[in-house]
Amino acid sequence: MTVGQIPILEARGLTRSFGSVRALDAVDFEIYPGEVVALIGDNGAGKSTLVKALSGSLALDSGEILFAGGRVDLDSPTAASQLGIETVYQDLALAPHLNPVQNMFLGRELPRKGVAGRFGFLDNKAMALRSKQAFDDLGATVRSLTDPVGGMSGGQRQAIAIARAVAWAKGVVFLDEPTAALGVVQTKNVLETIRRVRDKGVAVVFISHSMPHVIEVADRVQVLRLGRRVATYQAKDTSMEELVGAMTGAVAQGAK
Ligand SMILES: Nc1ncnc2c1ncn2[C@@H]1O[C@H](COP(=O)(O)OP(=O)(O)OP(=O)(O)O)[C@@H](O)[C@H]1O
Repeated sequence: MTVGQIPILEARGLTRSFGSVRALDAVDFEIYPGEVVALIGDNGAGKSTLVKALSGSLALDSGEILFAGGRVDLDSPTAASQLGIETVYQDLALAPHLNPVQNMFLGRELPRKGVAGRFGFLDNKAMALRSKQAFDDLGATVRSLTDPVGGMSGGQRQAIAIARAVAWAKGVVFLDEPTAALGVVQTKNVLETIRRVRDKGVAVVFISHSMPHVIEVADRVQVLRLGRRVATYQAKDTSMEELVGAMTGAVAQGAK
């Protein structure tokens, strides 16, 4: 439970409009260390907009964001990364022509020690070892560390993208519909990965339209509707009917 703990990430009154559409309307959000929170809502409810705002990819009209209790300006994805916040979007943002190791360290390459490093030589061995460790930690079976990821299956690429995010995220990982395009086995693997990430003490926020996955893996569920957070539930105390009711407005607003 979360009593007495400070949220690793908290949002207060986030508001953002696009023209006449109020995508976020004074939304509050919080997630605690080592917690899995599912963000659900119908199409257009504001889920992606909230994730973008909390990962430094979108400017807000108003509201404040706190990281580990201190107010922060997430004015760029780099600012979020520096705090240990990483995001896996649906397009995964992997470079298809690069291999899993190169993707893992893209933009964060390890230089070789000594003079060679100063001349731009990279420590490929160390990067391969650390990548393998990261994949093993999450139970991800990556077919090859040397083939381009563009030729790998959707599930493999998803596993690589999640492992990369988790390797750099010390605080929070956002996963935007991580199981949307996956088969049964791959979905099971991703849900298991989410649990493993949580067990490492990292907080996980995932957007999902799949209520069974939400109930299976989340600790808490936050429901957005028309740009507002309309309910928060402990996953173990709720049901698919209740979640769908909150998403569609069929049940009274409220938070547990
Ligand atoms: N860049 C943008 N320009 C204009 N309108 C936008 C933009 N981004 C989001 N919106 C609008 O804001 C609202 C919330 O969109 P958002 O993508 O956050 O919803 P969502 O809950 O993630 O939906 P979905 O489940 O369909 O992905 C929608 O009405 C959407 O059309």
